[in-house]
Amino acid sequence: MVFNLRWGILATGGIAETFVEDLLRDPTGRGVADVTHTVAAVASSSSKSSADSFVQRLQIPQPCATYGSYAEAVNDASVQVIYIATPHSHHFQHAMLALEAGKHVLCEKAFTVNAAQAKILCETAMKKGLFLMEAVWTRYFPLSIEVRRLVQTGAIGEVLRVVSDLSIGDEPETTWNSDHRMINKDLAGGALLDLGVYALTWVFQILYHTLPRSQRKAPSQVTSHMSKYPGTGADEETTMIVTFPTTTPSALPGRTSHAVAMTAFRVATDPDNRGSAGPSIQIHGTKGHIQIFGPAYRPERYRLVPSSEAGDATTIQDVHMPVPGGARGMFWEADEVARCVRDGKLESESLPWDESITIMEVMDKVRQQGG
Ligand SMILES: NC(=O)C1=CN([C@@H]2O[C@H](COP(=O)(O)OP(=O)(O)OC[C@H]3O[C@@H](n4cnc5c(N)ncnc54)[C@H](OP(=O)(O)O)[C@@H]3O)[C@@H](O)[C@H]2O)C=CC1
Ligand SMILES: O=C1OC[C@@H](O)[C@H](O)[C@H]1O
Repeated sequence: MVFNLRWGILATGGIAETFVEDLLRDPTGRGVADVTHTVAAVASSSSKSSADSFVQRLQIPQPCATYGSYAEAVNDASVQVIYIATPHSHHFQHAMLALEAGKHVLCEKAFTVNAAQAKILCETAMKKGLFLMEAVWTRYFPLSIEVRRLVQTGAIGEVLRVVSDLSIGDEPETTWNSDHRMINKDLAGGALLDLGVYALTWVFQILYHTLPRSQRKAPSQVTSHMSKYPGTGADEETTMIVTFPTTTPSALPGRTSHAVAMTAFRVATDPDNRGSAGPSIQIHGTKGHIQIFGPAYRPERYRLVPSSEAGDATTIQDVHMPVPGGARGMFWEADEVARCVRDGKLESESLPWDESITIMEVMDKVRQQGG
């Protein structure tokens, strides 16, 4: 039996458009046969006509209701789940609006502006028996799932270090107006919340999430460096060292694992867009490395490099896992939402609430350290 999930889209900006384009693709094109998606409503806070032109532009099949306010969309009885695609500054209020109206929620990253807000959202979802998830689409890429499996099955031994970077090589002065959400503090702009969350996603996917749930522990130490963009005061570069307490039944008793997570506007992880500068994520284990290529949010290739004791050059695996059909790759997270709603789950096992909150707590500390 195929389960169809009916979505309400909150906002008509850049990512709402990309997400809906992916949502409208035939799931069989990515080998998915158990869930499908319908866009039941689109809402714009600017005007109903913005919602109308969004529906026309994206050729969203009818019936699809359009609204000039978010409140109307969350109260549409035909909508089951709300996708929130507003700036970070507004995620809390819009997610609350949807939860209070009894709707499940998929909320764009960064989940909220701080951990306190994230906790309230999760408590509300729990109280109301509703599904809630931060839209970290990267987690649902087949490549992410495969890399987590490799780590869990010991393919590179015990992982002691992760180095992760998402830096985009854009000069803020010439790339954005000072009111743009990327650098506008009123919209919770800055590299950390917008991009650093992906660098931390890889850190947490590997050093936290691959452990059994009962053994996952918040970082014991967070140290950071932050540079501010003089034009607005938002952070334009943030580098974090995140240390985790020993959790694994380790061959190296007492050993901690740690990570360096980086994000920046002015310099780029991949300056020539061809991977010449090396991987964006490196996972260092006692028996080898995993290197991940492509932007941290959209990884499409990994290399598994065993250490010389474990193999020789011929055992290096270079694996390409491109997103099918020229899509962005946001449909996998949408499929996860559909399965969770179908199965009556309140949170996704691949990104449970406690993990989103713990990541927010790291970013809270980093922003405090950065002033
Ligand atoms: N997962 C991913 O790959 C990506 C995620 N994102 C995330 O999505 C969110 C939105 O980003 P993006 O789509 O690029 O942003 P845009 O500025 O393109 O769109 C944001 C939309 O939010 C609505 N909105 C509501 N209130 C406000 C407000 N006070 N100021 C500005 N806009 C408002 C507007 O839609 P309307 O007028 O129709 O209500 C606006 O078009 C961010 O949280 C970002 O981190 C962004 C890019 C990629
Ligand atoms: O989530 C994101 O991923 C892609 C980036 O280009 C964008 O700025 C960011 O919001």
